[in-house]
Amino acid sequence: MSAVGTVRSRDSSPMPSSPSGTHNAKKPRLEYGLLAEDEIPAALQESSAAPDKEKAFRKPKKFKAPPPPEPGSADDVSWRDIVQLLGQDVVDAASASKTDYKSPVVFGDEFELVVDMLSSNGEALARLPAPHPPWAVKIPFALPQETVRVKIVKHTRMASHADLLEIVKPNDELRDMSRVRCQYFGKCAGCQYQMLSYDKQLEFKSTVVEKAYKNYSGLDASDVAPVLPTMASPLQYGYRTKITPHFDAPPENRMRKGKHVAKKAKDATWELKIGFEERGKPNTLDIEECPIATQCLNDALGPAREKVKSTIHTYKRAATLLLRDSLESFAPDPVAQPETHVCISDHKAVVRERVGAHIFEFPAGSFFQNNNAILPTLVSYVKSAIEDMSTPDTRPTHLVDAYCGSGLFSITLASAFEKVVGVEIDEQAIKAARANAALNGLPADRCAFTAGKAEAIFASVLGVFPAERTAVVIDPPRKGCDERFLKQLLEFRPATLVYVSCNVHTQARDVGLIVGRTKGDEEGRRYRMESLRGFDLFPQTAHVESVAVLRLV
Ligand SMILES: C[S@@+](CC[C@H](N)C(=O)[O-])C[C@H]1O[C@@H](n2cnc3c(N)ncnc32)[C@H](O)[C@@H]1O
Repeated sequence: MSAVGTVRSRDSSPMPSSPSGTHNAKKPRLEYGLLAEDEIPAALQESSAAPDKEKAFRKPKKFKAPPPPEPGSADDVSWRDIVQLLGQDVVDAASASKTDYKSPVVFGDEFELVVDMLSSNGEALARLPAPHPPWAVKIPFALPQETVRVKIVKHTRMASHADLLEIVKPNDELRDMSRVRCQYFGKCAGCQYQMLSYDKQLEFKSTVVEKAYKNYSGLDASDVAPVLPTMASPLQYGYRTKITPHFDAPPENRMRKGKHVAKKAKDATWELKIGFEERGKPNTLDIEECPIATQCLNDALGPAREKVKSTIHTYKRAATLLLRDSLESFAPDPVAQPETHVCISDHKAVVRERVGAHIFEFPAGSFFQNNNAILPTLVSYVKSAIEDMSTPDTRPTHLVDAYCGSGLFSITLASAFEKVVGVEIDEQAIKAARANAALNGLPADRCAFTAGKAEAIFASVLGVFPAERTAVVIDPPRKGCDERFLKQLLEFRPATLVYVSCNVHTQARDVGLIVGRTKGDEEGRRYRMESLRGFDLFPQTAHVESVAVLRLV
């Protein structure tokens, strides 16, 4: 689908045309995406309206491209989508001619475009219409095939970012604004998909998983397991058990590096805003409710905001509130006696959560999954993935839970194993994991936990856990596993791997490495991808978790 060619200028003054075919009476704001002001290519600066005499004689600084984004990061994922949209040959040609950072449009230009695709980060991508050279435009809150009017606000490599001004022709098959439950949708950076049906959201997320393995695994398509439909969250609103609204200190109080910066920061128009990031802007959006958060957190948000308002004069720096949904206490029989939810805001206080028949306590400041409603489905999926395909003779008897947090997988899966060991870098989380094992009736000689880097666990299981009867659950942070962990994992070579990830792109990279490095090995020593599936821990957002199961063949 190509972009339509209507190019409208917001300015009708009879000025000579800029290279974009539009012209701005105002000098464009000098904010060039990732680039600092003095790094903006001279060619772009020339497109500003009134040439500054003094500047015209200044020798333009040599443009230096910023370093490439971290592989698997949001910027890198977005870049791969831009390459997909424009074509590798087009990008290669632009890089060779050093025009990949030369935007053919300027800040403030307005266009009418047709959206080509949805990127994995949830923003829409369109191409600039001819006669512009190939160039992408990133548009928030727009959907494929929609005709939209946008305004250019920022540039990156081969793409400009735009604000969505108007949906000229909506895609009625996808968009239904009556589905939107949040008054801040379209401004808040938190959600991207409230206008979509839930089935469509799940479908888009399956595509993200598929694309991640195409772009990051380095595997042939035949070595990648088919992507199973994304597992739905039982709750599509009111599911988030943790929110962290933030706010700035009053300008007259602000301190930086121990010094008052109040004079510089004095701003009569300043208003206290307590909330989340505004989409595409370095601002905080004032938020009074968040429909994806649990009722308990929404009930607590009002009083928490009032408290900040009444004490704001005491703040010297920006701050973040922590609101975490917790059970007040565990009822002996939660069916007969419903449990009360309370909001915890002290990082060191204990949060209580129930996952199926298991109970967990952990410090509010430590990691725990943020969608309690889907956790029973997630852990039982991981459990049956480990057991499936196993005959009684080969069924895993030992479990290693790498990056175990406060013991979610170790404890919920322990009944299926003779021995379980978890490893985690956060000592507070390990303390909690040990206490959780005891809370759930698991003795330390059956379910043990070690504080340290994930790779440290292999020294203690090597020769103790039978590799051919061991399953390893891997659930690292967004950056994925490091080389040392993967190397030791392959030396140990457990029969089954279940890789749970909050970043499917780094998961694809790591799984590609595991499968690729063992491909030439003898029978019984090669990892094959058995299944791959997205899990929707964050409905209404573009985020997807992913579970990949690998088995030795
Ligand atoms: C996505 S969380 C998963 C936690 C747990 N599996 C759960 O579901 O609750 C990743 C965990 O890895 C831990 N972590 C980060 N880097 C680590 C490392 N190098 N070695 C061990 N644990 C690490 C973090 O503290 C965090 O608890």
